[in-house]
Amino acid sequence: MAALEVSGLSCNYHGTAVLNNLSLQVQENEIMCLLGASGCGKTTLLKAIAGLLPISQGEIAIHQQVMNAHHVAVVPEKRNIGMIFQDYALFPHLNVAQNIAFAIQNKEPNKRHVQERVEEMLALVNLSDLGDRHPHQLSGGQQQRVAIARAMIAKPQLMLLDEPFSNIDTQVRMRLITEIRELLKSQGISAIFVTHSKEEAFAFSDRLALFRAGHIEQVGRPQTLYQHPQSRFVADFLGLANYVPATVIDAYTVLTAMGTVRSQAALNAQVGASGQLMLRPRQIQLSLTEQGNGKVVEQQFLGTHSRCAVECQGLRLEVSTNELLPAVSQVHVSILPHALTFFADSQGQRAVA
Ligand SMILES: Nc1ncnc2c1ncn2[C@@H]1O[C@H](COP(=O)(O)OP(=O)(O)OP(=O)(O)O)[C@@H](O)[C@H]1O
Repeated sequence: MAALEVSGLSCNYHGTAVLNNLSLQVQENEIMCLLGASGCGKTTLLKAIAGLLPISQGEIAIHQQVMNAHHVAVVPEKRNIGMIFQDYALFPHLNVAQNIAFAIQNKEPNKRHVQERVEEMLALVNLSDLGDRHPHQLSGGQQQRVAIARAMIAKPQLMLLDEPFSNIDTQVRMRLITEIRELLKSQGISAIFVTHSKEEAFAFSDRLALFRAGHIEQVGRPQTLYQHPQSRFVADFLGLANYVPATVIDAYTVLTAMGTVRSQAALNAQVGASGQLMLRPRQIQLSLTEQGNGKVVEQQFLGTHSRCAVECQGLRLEVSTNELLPAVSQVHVSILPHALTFFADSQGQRAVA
């Protein structure tokens, strides 16, 4: 069963269309990331799902219950949604325990039960000792964990997270991402998470939807979008890509200036089609040899790997290497075996599986 189903959704602000016929499904216990440049409509979609924005067309259903459709608009508080924001949105005058209790104290008359639930939530987010502190006495990561506990105490069916890690310093961010991901998974909560950061999207989501100007360009597993983008827009948004002019010579092979390259999956392009072979920096291999077809022209040590620029047959290629190579090296450039990604000139889209 889908936790969320958005079908043919359009939204506008004062007559200007922001979302245009957008459809998206989030499965039970799945974390979906909405990734895209500033202003492309990610927050607008979250607001529409939360019921904070009227829709002009389409349908939104949560666990098969229609929330928005023609003549139907369920109010936000009846949608059973938890929301987490970039700025935590905690009440400054309440302590941590009171902030967490806030979401249920008006619905739950039994004070003892409220206290037990707060203690449970504090333990879940590893803040059991900090219930008496006020938000200003906590770090950004701790404040965001309070916000998560406050959202979870009401047992939401769906959690919406709007750039929740943007204010967290980079040292703590990856740890918090792992922690919150595990928490959502262990509690069986489906979530939609908005970010501009591809690193956060890769680390936090099961699937990601890449936005472009009010529509979704491609949706799928992060690895699939990274390795098999359907358009150059997706390829470039998700990381550095080299483009090598190529011509398809049979169902599995393309011809480039570096010679023929064989794909591990059948090409879905016409024989004779010309276009661009997309290669990620890790898909190119360099071996030191004086008779090599390439020359190293630039290098940068980046800690976990090194970035190396190579000139080969008139092309400049970006390659990721484990170690720095000797300066001004002659190298042999080869392409590691993989299912090739090829964008035919005629389509501007991926034509090779
Ligand atoms: N209340 C509003 N009134 C008018 N236009 C708005 C309003 N809120 C957002 N917009 C416009 O709608 C478009 C989409 O905004 P939205 O906030 O959904 O983008 P976003 O992808 O979440 O951006 P960001 O990553 O910067 O938060 C933008 O062009 C924005 O200027």
